[in-house]
Amino acid sequence: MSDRDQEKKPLSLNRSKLELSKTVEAGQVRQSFSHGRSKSVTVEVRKKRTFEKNESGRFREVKKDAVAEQQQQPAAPAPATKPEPVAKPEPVEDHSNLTDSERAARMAALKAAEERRKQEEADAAVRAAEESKRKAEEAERRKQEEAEAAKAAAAEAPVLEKEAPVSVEEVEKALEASTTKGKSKPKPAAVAKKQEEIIPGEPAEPLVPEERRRADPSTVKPKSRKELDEEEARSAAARKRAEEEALGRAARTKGDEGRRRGKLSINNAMTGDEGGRRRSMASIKRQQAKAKARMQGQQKPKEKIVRDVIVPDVITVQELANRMAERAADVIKCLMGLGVMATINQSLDPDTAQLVVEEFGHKMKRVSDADVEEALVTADDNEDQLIGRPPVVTVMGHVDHGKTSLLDALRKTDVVSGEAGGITQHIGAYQVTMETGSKITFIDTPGHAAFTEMRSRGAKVTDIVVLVVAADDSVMPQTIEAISHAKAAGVPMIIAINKIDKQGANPTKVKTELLQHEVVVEEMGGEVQCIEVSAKQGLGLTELEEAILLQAEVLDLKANPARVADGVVVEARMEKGRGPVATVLVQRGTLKNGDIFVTGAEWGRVRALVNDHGVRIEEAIPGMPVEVTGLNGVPSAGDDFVVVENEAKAREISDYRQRRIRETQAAAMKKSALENMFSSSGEVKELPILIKGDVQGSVEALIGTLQKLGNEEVSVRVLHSGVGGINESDVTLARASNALIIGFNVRANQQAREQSRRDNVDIRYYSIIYDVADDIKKMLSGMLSPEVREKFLGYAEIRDIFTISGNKIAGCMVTEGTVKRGAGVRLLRDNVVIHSGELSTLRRFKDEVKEVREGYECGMSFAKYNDLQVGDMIECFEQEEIAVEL
Ligand SMILES: Nc1nc2c(ncn2[C@@H]2O[C@H](COP(=O)(O)OP(=O)(O)OP(=O)(O)O)[C@@H](O)[C@H]2O)c(=O)[nH]1
Repeated sequence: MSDRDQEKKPLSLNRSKLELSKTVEAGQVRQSFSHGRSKSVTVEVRKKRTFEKNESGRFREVKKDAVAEQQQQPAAPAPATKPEPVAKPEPVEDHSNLTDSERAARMAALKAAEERRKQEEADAAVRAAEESKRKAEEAERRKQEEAEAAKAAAAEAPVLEKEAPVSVEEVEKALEASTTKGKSKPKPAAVAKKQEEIIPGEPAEPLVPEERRRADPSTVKPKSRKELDEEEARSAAARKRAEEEALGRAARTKGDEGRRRGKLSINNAMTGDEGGRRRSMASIKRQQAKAKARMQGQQKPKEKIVRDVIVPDVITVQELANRMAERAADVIKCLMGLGVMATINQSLDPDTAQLVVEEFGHKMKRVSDADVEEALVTADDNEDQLIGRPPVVTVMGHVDHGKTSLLDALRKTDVVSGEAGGITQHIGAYQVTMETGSKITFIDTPGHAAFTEMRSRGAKVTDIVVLVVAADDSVMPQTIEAISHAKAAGVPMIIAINKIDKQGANPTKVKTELLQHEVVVEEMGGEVQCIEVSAKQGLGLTELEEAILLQAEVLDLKANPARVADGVVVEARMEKGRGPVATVLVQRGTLKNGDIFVTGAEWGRVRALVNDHGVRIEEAIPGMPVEVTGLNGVPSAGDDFVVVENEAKAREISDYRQRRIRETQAAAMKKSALENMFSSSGEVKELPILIKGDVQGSVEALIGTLQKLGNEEVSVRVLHSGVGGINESDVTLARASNALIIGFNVRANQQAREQSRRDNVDIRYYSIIYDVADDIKKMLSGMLSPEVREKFLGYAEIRDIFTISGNKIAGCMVTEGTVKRGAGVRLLRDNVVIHSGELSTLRRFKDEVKEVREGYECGMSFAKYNDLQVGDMIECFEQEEIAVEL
């Protein structure tokens, strides 16, 4: 089909040819989303707005209908005075084979040419000729238009006549009609808009026929390559100008856009840069939050918060940083500034920690690790809250004198056990209720070993000691030991002379022999009660109990049951099916089921309370022995048992104690037994000693010699003395009292040796009394603070200063005495001490020397000190410790 044939058809039918730049106006584009997703979407231009300049020079929107109307106007007979250019009759040209961009380029090129022409017209000489020519052309065109209009009216046909000249308005009208059916076709309004974009500020007017003619490729004469390039360049320049103008317009609404930029909308999220990954929604939200915070001024630099930093005895860098709420890296940096190279897990001493804390501007509150135990210390009870409690009794005595028999006999005197119907349980302690209703608690483990073992743990469980002496055997070594143990603990004794039923029983002999050991019974004018009993026959048991109660009355044993409980562990074991079980003797308060407690290095919650009759009870009052389950571990006999407010506290104390045990064990490995002894001797410098000798005479001689040693500051305290080898009981007593054992011509038995090694008890053997006295004297001297004296060595004057690899070396002249390497030095400037430290270098010429005497020159440098000046004096001195002798 030829072009002519096409032109015959109505434009509305010629859709395919009239479609312009379909790919731009309508089509599909690929959108990318976050996480690499993409999607094809159809883009359509549905509406375009057109603006034109009105008479007042302002822009106003041109409605599509108005444009069509305006375009139709020339078709009607135009008034004679109308100045509008009239389209020159032109054959209808086919533009459909041009892409939109080509058309735009061409129009831009044409416009540029028009502008150029206008500039040429500006030339005054040519303008007149041009003007007249144009007028003639216009007149000609008008004539033709009028003729065409008349022809069209006569034909009354909406379609274009074959080869009939068609006005531009008619063409555009036809285009308009056709594009209403095909949306992708460019509309006149769109054309006008494009014109406006190219020449901003000018009203969008239809192209004049001349321009149309030039734009039409069929009417434009073929251009050379150079011309085309030039046109292209011009059109590019025009496009750029149009863009700049558009930007200028955009700038007017910049504020709005700036606000909208951060706004999240579906469009924002869906559109954007093609290709590449998008920002996630979360990222956009974060950005918005930040922008909002900035606007609200929340990003202001934070004010420094000064904290009260609690620093214990030892703290790691990390922990210190946490407590200050600072970064650990900053703390390490600060430490480097202080000359301490530390890692994050390194422990700091409180002094260094204080420097760091102050460096960061915080306040330091120093606490001791032991402060965690403060929770266990409770205020003393008021006198009116106290009520009487049963006495706690321990039975001691020599082997086979009948301790166990007596304890069993006393247990049988309990009036409640029969009534309760319970089975007697050996839980380490039991309580006897007398007919009078009075109660006595007995520790079920006889012998002084257990007693002292508990005492060595700091537990004061026993109120009264019942010393059992067999009437037929009288005072024996363990009887004497028991007396020593009771005296060392400061616990009153009651003598129970047992086996009086036996043939040959001689109680008087017992009483007399006891006198030798400073135990004076009442019959002999003393204060110690003495009861004659027979465990086997149950004689004198009530009298013994009454004596105990009398003693308790003297002691005025009272406790407050209305408070949180504490007590002492009497016995503890691991029991199958029950776990750790401890027999606790409640000393104060009332222990209840569910109470949380700490005992030794263990903690727990009371699961069940069982009394000595095997009966489950709900609570235990002071003086009552009770079996407790619900512990986390097995404590030791003599450990304290304290109810605490909560589990966290219990854990904290338990952790602290376990740590302390580990540390003590580690420290004990390093320290000698003797050092341990001195260190814990406290303010009262007393050297506790146990003496064991081969004969009584030598033991007494030793005691007399040693007690004469000492002065008002230090003294010897003989805890126990006896004849015979050193046994486990001696070691136990020495350990409990942190004492030294002296064996005079005797040795320790195997068990005692092992125990002494295990318990770190020092045993010393002698055979000459003078040696004992000499050694003890030295020990006592060691307990006195050594005297530190300073010895002046000499003076040196700094005459010159040299700097060698950053260190200052003072060129000196020794003006008095001698100067020694390794000695202490003071730097004096104008007789004022400005530094005190040590010499790091002492040289004569290039050689290191030990000392330099008066009148000689030398080079000296200070350890870790460089502020030396010519004229300074160096004072050299030595410090010596002089042990104070008795
Ligand atoms: N005749 C008589 N014998 C007694 C009396 N008390 C205890 N015995 C006997 O003395 C012996 C030792 O008694 P225990 O009760 O085992 O003595 P102990 O002090 O507990 O002994 P150890 O547990 O070895 O320290 C036993 O055979 C008892 O029968 C008593 O009052 N009269």
